[in-house]
This record gives sequence, C-alpha cells and structure tokens, in this order.
Amino acid sequence: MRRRIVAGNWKMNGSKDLSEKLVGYVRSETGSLDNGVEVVIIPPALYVGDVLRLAQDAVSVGVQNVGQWQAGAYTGEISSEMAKDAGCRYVLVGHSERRQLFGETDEQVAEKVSLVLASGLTAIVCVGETLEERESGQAESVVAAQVRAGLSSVVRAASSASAWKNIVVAYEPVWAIGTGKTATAEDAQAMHASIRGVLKDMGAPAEEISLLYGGSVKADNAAALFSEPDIDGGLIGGASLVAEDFVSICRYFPAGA
Ligand SMILES: O=C[C@H](O)COP(=O)(O)O
Repeated sequence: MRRRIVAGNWKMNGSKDLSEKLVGYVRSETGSLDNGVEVVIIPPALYVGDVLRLAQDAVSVGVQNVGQWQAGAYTGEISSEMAKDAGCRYVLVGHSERRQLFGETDEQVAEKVSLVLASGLTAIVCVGETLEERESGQAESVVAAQVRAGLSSVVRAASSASAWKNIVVAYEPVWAIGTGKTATAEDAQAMHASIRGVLKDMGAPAEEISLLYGGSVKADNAAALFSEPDIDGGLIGGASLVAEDFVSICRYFPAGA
C-alpha cells in the first residue's frame, strides 16, 4: 500500500513563535488521525531543530533543499547528511521555486536525489509545467521529461529496487502555486496517472510510489483531490502556515481508502 502523505512546505516563512503555536497544534490534532496519513512539516532549515523538538515523533520533518555536496567550502549550503544528522526524514528536491529563481537544472536535481538517497532520507521530487507549457499542450511531455531526468540517478543506482522506496514525486503545476488556481481533480488525476506510467516505463515499482499534488491546496478542495486514485497526498504551501487549515487538509484524506 502506498504511503499517504500531507507535507507542509513553509517556504521562507515562519518564526520560533509560529513553530511553537503551529507544531504543537498539528501534533495534538493529527496524532489521533485514523486515516493513515503521514504528516510532514518542512520549515526553513533554521527552524528544523525547534520543529523536531515540538513534533515529538508525531510529525515527520524535512528540509526544503540541500546542496550538491556533503561537506566542504560551500558557504550557505546544507547537506543531506546534515539533514539526516539533525533528525529529518524528508528532503524536497527541485521545487519549481528552486528551478525558476535559482536556476536549478534537471541534472542538479538528479545529483541531489542521489545524495539524499545515499543519506537514507526520502526525496520528494517536484515536477510541474508552466502555464505556457500547459496552454500549448506540452504539459505531459514536460513533466515526463522532468521525471525521467530528475530520477535518472535512481535508475542507475546499484540497488535501485530499494532506492525507489525512498522516492516520492510531487506534481505541482507552476501556474497553480500560490495563485489560488488549482488544477481540477480530474486534470491532476490525469497527470498523476501519466507520471505513474512514466515511472513504470523507467522500471520503477510505480504502484508503490506515492505521488503528491501541490498548488493552492486548501481545506475546500483537498477532499476532491485526495479522492482521486493516483493522488496519494499533498504538498501544501500557504495553507500549511495556518494550523487549523493544515489540520483540516490532513483530515480530508478518506479513512481506510
Ligand atoms: O510546496 C508547496 C507548493 O509550492 C504549493 O504552494 P501553495 O499551496 O501556496 O500554492
């Protein structure tokens, strides 16, 4: 059975105060969830320690990015080994904001995925098309190319069968991120099914890989999205900063499905 995951990406938001208020609430409200969902909080790296302390194992924790190296003279960078050492389980790789604002390439994504796996952490690999690409009918081919390139290091891994166990793919149409525009549940499902097909072509155990949807997921659209057969959870931005909204989204996962 695939892991069901709701991950909150705080992006460059948050504070010690927000960590205290939000994580305590999320921990107390989601600790009793019976729908099998794994709740993940991905704060700015400076707050990982606070969030881990407050989460007390009830909530998993991740970082938003790692460098392409494990240690050395790379001022400002953090590594997957450091994320592991700190107690994280997840690393976001290739978020569209990293790709667009910091010029991150598919090759860099593949290198980072390789390092994350070597550290024994789970990579949440983000893919998604721009509005222009969708309107010109290229959405599926663009996303397929990102999946193939970003996960190429998994195919080449010596123990690729076990490496796939630590891969999660997040489909986030760029035009839906932070805009209030969400892909319809049907369009999101179609893309998720397409991604699963690409993973199968790559030799991955596609039916076992969790695929998350991200892009303006809110309490009022989560139920429809999470009811789709190939949507195994969500990567939540803005709504993850509001404790009640984030908890509502975690609850919308249907029980026992
Ligand atoms: O990582 C999260 C996504 O970029 C979605 O952000 P959003 O929910 O604010 O649209």
